[in-house]
Amino acid sequence: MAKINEDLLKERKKCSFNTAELTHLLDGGKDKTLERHSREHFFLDDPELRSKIPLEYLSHKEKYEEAVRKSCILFRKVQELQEAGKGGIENFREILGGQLGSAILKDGNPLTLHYVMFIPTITGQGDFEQQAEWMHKAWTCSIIGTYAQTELGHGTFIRGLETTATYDPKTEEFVLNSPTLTSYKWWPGGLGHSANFAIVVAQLYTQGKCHGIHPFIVQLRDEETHMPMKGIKIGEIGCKLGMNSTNNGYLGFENYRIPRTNLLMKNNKDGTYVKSPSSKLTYGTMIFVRVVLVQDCASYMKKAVTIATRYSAVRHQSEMKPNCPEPQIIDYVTQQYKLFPYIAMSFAFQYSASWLWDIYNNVTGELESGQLENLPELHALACCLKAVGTADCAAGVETLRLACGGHGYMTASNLPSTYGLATAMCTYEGENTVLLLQTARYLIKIWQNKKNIQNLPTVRYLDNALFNNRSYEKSVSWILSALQQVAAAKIDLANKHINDRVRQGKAYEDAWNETSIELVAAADAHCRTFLLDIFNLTVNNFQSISPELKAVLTDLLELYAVHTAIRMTGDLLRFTNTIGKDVEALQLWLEELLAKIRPNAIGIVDSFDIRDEVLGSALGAYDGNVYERLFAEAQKSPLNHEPVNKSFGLYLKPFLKNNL
Ligand SMILES: CCCCCCCC/C=C\CCCCCCCCCCCC(=O)SCCNC(=O)CCNC(=O)[C@H](O)C(C)(C)COP(=O)(O)OP(=O)(O)OC[C@H]1O[C@@H](n2cnc3c(N)ncnc32)[C@H](O)[C@@H]1OP(=O)(O)O
Ligand SMILES: Cc1cc2nc3c(=O)[nH]c(=O)nc-3n(C[C@H](O)[C@H](O)[C@H](O)COP(=O)(O)OP(=O)(O)OC[C@H]3O[C@@H](n4cnc5c(N)ncnc54)[C@H](O)[C@@H]3O)c2cc1C
Repeated sequence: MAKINEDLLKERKKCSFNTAELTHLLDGGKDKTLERHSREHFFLDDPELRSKIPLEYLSHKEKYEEAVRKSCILFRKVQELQEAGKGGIENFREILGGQLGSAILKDGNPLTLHYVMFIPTITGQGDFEQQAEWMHKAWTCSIIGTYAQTELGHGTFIRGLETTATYDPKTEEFVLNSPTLTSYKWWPGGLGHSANFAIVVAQLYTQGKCHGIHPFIVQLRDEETHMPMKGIKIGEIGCKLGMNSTNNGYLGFENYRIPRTNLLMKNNKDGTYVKSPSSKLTYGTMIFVRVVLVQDCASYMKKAVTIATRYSAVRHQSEMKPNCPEPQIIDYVTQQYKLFPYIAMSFAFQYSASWLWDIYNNVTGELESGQLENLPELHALACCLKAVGTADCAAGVETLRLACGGHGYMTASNLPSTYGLATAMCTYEGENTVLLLQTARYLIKIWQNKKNIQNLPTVRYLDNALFNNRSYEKSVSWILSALQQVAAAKIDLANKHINDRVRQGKAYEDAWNETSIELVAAADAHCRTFLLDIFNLTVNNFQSISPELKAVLTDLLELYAVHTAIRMTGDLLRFTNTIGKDVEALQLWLEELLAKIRPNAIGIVDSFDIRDEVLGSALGAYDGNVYERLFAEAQKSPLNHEPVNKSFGLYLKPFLKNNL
């Protein structure tokens, strides 16, 4: 084993709690940690899943080919796990999501959509016969599918999609067409050259009448030759900010026929067209992905904060006091302010993701038996957590990258590509502003009619939050009640402004649009109360953990609360009893917490227990040999494989001669 950096050794000695205890707590028990280790060993120690050349030095085409090679091995291994009865959701989460997935396929997996959206859509939208027909093929990967909804012209407004599926009663087929350029499907992952099937979302026409968007199973390519089927125009959309291995594609149809039975029918029981009980049931897969993405936010944040915190303990720079050694940069309070809130935020997102997952499972269970009443609350919560989680995650990864100075800019830090993955989440599966407006729509409805509010756990605080007159106390409970008051006041004000505008004669939709900045802010504030509430409940509910660990978790909870409150200072002053002196007290409390967390910072990120292969970073490895690793990474540049590059003879030499 490599020698461990002296600074990190000292940091690890300072830690006041047992890091293994926290690892087990985060994993959900020691047995779960062991399961995770064995899963990591199974995937990460497979030499076939390593790349010979760093991804960055490959061409676009080579990157894709390498990604397909690895994805196939990865999926074969997933199948092995399933056959061994180890096909649980944790496997899929880690293999497709922020930890193992992004370690093995740093720039995205071209086959992810198969498990994340194709299979869930067949399960969620297909009737019994359709599941019998397709699920075996999909589970065994005899076919590979994607989810083709977004078009060149429309991503957000899915009722405006233009692809048509027109029923032909003579042949009992649907005829798919892309009537315009803007109706071309655009974006689906793996669509370019990987998938041979897709869920295609199209406007359903029967007898000249449009019945709105519906999902269809469509074969795109020949199962043997992989050539596009006749009537299918397909390709890849080109280079992006990140995720350049995901093979996002375009797709057009020219009188392409599919059997009638390829219309997913779970919500349309009859063979003839019958309107489903709620058109929003078609949107179920999107809720599922939004829910799982919140967990991914926690994963990416843990990864980035581990890299930046370890690096900050190893890096020395400047003079704090004259004639003293250069301090570790982690001793600068401004640096702590860049790091520690994101450590705390990782916990907040992990705990909320776990609550959201449970709520999701309860509500989908209810939907199976035709109960729809809790769907709006789930939808509103999933939308705001996805939006706030991904936005904070992307901003956090970028802050953490900047916290690593110049070396954070190197791809060898793995922070740029982590940012590429994180910022994509802000757009896909519902653009964040649009999702916050969905939550706001729900909140305004609840505000206008509070009749059943006590039965709605995520919004019941709104019943009396407006009238909280608590004076400042140095407690999480005070911050929570203040944030709840802010959220309630923002919803109230936005509601008032909509009503005022309507009274002035504006159409409700115009009034809504004119008030939408406030509506987004109200949904954001509501979401932050949920995140803090759940973090607080979770830490308070831990019964059998050591007092040392409880103290650390309490510090992190308080830091999360104070950091959130300080970010919302203006709102606190505007909507609660908070006065200037209280803000000063909050600031002092923040500084006190940074100092308290400082000796445990390395211990906490070590407890995340992220293997070096997952961190993939010269700056963040467990041994802290940052400079040796950066140097070794530089040697991998193809430019360093020869002392003189041919461009010297071709361009530089003649140029230098001309200048003589
Ligand atoms: C199978 C094995 C297990 C697999 C496990 C896998 C685990 C994986 C774990 C981790 C992996 C993570 C890796 C992820 C990698 C992902 C790769 C990329 C994936 C990206 C894919 C995509 O982007 S797909 C495309 C997504 N597109 C969108 O999200 C579009 C956004 N737009 C919309 O959602 C909607 O159109 C809209 C909400 C914006 C508006 O719709 P509409 O105009 O029709 O509605 P209204 O505004 O008029 O509202 C009407 C009414 O309906 C309510 N409503 C809206 N949406 C929903 C919903 N989804 N559910 C319930 N209700 C909804 C709305 O609130 C209104 O209600 P009212 O009562 O009328 O007010
Ligand atoms: C990496 C990546 C992978 C993707 N994978 C898939 C996939 O596998 N399958 C798939 O079908 N799609 C996929 N998508 C598409 C994705 O779902 C859409 O890009 C997303 O839903 C946003 O839609 P849009 O691009 O049309 O943005 P737009 O809706 O055009 O957004 C542009 C701007 O308009 C604003 N805006 C739009 N509507 C409103 C409104 N009603 N109120 C206020 N502001 C509004 C937005 O806030 C935003 O600022 C992917 C996208 C990316 C980036």
